[in-house]
Amino acid sequence: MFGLGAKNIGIDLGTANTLVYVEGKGIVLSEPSVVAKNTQSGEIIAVGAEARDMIGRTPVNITAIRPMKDGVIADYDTTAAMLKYFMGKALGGNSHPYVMVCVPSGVTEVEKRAVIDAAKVAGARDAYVIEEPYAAAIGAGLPVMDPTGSMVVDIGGGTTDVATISLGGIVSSRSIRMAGDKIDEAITTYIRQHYNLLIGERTAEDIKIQIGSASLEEAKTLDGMTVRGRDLLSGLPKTVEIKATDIAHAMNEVVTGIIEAIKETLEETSPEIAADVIDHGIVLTGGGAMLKSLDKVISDETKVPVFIAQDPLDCVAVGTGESLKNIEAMKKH
Ligand SMILES: Nc1ncnc2c1ncn2[C@@H]1O[C@H](COP(=O)(O)OP(=O)(O)OP(=O)(O)O)[C@@H](O)[C@H]1O
Repeated sequence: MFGLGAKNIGIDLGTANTLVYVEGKGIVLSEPSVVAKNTQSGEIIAVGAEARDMIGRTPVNITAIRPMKDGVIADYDTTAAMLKYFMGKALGGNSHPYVMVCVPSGVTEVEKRAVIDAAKVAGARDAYVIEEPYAAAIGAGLPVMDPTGSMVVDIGGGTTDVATISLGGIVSSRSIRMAGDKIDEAITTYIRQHYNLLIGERTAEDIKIQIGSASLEEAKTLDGMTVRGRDLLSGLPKTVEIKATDIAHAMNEVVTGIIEAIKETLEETSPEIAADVIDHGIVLTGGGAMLKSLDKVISDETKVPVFIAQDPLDCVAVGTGESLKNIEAMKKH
């Protein structure tokens, strides 16, 4: 049934990062979801970390693309090429594995189909999808099969997926297109409007990671940061000192949006599951889980304890990989 030596693999095909989990080995690859192409010939010049370093720095004949947007495929051919490259790098050679790929909860059938087809074009013998928050919950070690409710919030680059899970299934969920990328955009807009400074997306992300806090109170205690960009008025390079409180203000709308999605999901749950969530807390996964004070702010707003998963960036990939155990059952459907 399987090719000689072919292994099943799980892929966390993320807006910001793609991770590949090989059965029996664990995570073997983690790279930014970026592809650099020649604009005239369409030839691929670099994929992953090397392509990411080119964002905002490419000459006219090269473009660095992020083919995933808001958790779904925005550029089909480039996504398939990127997957092919990552699968080849992870498996080394010409194998045709069965592939499990995660998708945000609430994507359309067309969006799901596009992911399956792209994996097949990239060389998968067949491909299956798993919902991201379910994979995140498995990867975070939550008791997903037990008759007890768990709540997971996966904050990635493109989407925040909120779900309550019990007895091996999602009970209620929300997926909003508000996560790390929207925070970066909000920071870029704020600095343009308040400092007349144009900054690149890598700089905005650096600012978020270094001095971004979900809590204005905490931001008051943090140092500012020296930021370089281009002056909007003179067009010349400029350096400014940005305060952490400014960044907290800039991010506030996105943070509020994430909290609203969590509250709405909690409001939809049965009293039993709500009680379980109060007992066990909410678990945060995804890169956004590492945003300073986000756990505390969510806990203050929901009155529920909040925990950050161990290795939050890896949870979805680990859960997707673990779910490969069910691939035989999925093949029958
Ligand atoms: N220390 C940090 N503080 C705040 N945000 C962070 C930190 N580290 C990474 N991030 C953000 O996490 C996001 C990437 O997370 P992750 O890799 O989980 O997303 P993804 O799986 O690619 O996206 P999606 O699930 O939406 O498709 C980026 O927006 C990145 O800027």
